[in-house]
Amino acid sequence: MIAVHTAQQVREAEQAFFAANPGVDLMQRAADGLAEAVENFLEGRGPGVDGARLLVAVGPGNNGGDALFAAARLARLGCRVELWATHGDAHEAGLAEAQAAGCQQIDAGQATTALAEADLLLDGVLGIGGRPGLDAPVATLAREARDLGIPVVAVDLPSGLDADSSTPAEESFHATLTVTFGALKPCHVLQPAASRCGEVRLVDIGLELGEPWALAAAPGDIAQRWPLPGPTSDKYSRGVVGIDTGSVHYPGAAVLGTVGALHAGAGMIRFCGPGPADGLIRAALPSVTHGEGRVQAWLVGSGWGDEPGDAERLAGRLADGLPTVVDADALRLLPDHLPAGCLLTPHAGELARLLDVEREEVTADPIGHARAAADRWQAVVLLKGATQYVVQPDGAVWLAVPGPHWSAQAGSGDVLAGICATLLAAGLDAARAALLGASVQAMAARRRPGPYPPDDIAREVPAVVGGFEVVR
Ligand SMILES: NC(=O)C1=CN([C@@H]2O[C@H](COP(=O)(O)OP(=O)(O)OC[C@H]3O[C@@H](n4cnc5c(N)ncnc54)[C@H](O)[C@@H]3O)[C@@H](O)[C@H]2O)[C@@H](O)CC1
Ligand SMILES: Nc1ncnc2c1ncn2[C@@H]1O[C@H](COP(=O)(O)OP(=O)(O)O)[C@@H](O)[C@H]1O
Ligand SMILES: [K+]
Repeated sequence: MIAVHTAQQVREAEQAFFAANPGVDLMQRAADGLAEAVENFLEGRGPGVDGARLLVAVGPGNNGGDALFAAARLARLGCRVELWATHGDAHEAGLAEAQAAGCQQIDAGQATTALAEADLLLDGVLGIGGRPGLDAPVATLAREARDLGIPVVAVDLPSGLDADSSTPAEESFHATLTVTFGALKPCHVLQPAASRCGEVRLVDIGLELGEPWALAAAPGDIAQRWPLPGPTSDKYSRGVVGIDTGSVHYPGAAVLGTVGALHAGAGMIRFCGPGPADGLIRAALPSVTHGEGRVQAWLVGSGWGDEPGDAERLAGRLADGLPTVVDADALRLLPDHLPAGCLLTPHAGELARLLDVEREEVTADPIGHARAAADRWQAVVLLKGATQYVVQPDGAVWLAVPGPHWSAQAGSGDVLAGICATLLAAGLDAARAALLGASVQAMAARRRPGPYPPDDIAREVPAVVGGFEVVR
């Protein structure tokens, strides 16, 4: 799992570092890592370092300092470097060093001309001290770089973003590569802000960071944690999933959830939903059994619509006291108390309705709202979207492996709920079931980029899970 820390946590670690190591200049470590990353970038994608033309946009703070010391190193390696101090002031020692290395200082007007000839724009305008958004001349440069297709390497984060937020300001740089120091910050991993960062490279500058703000999963984390069958496994020990989903109007949701549960490796599925879906599932999925019986976890809510008796339908399933995936329409009917180990799977609109707030409030502070719901219902919340947040009642946050944006389609959530129900039935706690379920669906979708229907993506899940056995 990759640790993510807030700007404040990084600042505190920096202060602790300075107190313990008074003689060490962290900016030089950052500049070393940055210069090396730019060198690799130029070697890998461009003209190489010698003779490469760099435009360096330098802000008033330490982010500009990092950029200036890195620019000096790159100039000494043969780059032709032009510097634009975007706010007049620039880090004094850094500027002196860059000028001594042969970097040329230019003004705003000259920056536009320099940009057109540049192999790369180094964005050292603002870092973790930046307020979101850009002043007009800098915003113009950022826009021109996009229009001209000039690659941007961002120092720490693309200027204009708020380090701690998922929501990007309207104006910011769009980086091809972001070189960050000490720790990943929220903007590097949370969509849509993360899409402004490009590839993110972390430079270790020796900071000792405490408890992370969140942990982000990588594919290898999912491979290590996925429950695999062994020699003593049978269908019951692998987990029996009870599915009570679908309705007269929405039978497809029940089929999709059942397809998801089956392809994630359920030991057995008992489908207990109403008529039309029951018939479809009998025809399409012969291994699914029908009717009541012992199960280890329930899946409810997908495709229920809004029918009289839904509250009783939910109460009946929760009365078993089993871990339950509560999805979609059942989220509107939540009682005050849920059995231990439940998983709620709202998207932003459903979470807003659950908390009686506007959808925009949830998208502005997804984690705050997911935490509020997790605390109120003492259940794990999987907040779905381009970033999938797994939030526990104690406030801990995990981020699932991200998937392609093609997944934003009706039915993906139904499949996901089915996958999570299989993992709950296999005995995983709700947080692990959510993290693994959301991640494996994303990994399956990555294998098949393009607009495939959600059931086709579910059919890729076995190949992903099969690969976990090889890894382990
Ligand atoms: N904290 C750390 O551990 C380290 C920080 N380093 C660098 O230092 C950076 C943080 O430096 P600073 O705290 O000086 O902050 P920044 O360099 O991000 O910017 C602060 C300055 O910009 C001004 N400013 C903020 N938002 C603005 C806006 N929207 N438009 C115009 N001006 C704006 C502020 O008034 C302040 O003068 C990091 O991002 C990183 O690049 C590295 O040198 C290594 C270690
Ligand atoms: N922009 C996006 N990029 C990647 N995945 C997304 C994006 N938007 C939504 N998703 C994923 O697609 C699925 C959609 O779920 P949901 O909205 O509940 O669909 P439905 O209820 O119609 O099945 C979720 O797994 C969600 O995380
Ligand atoms: K920057």
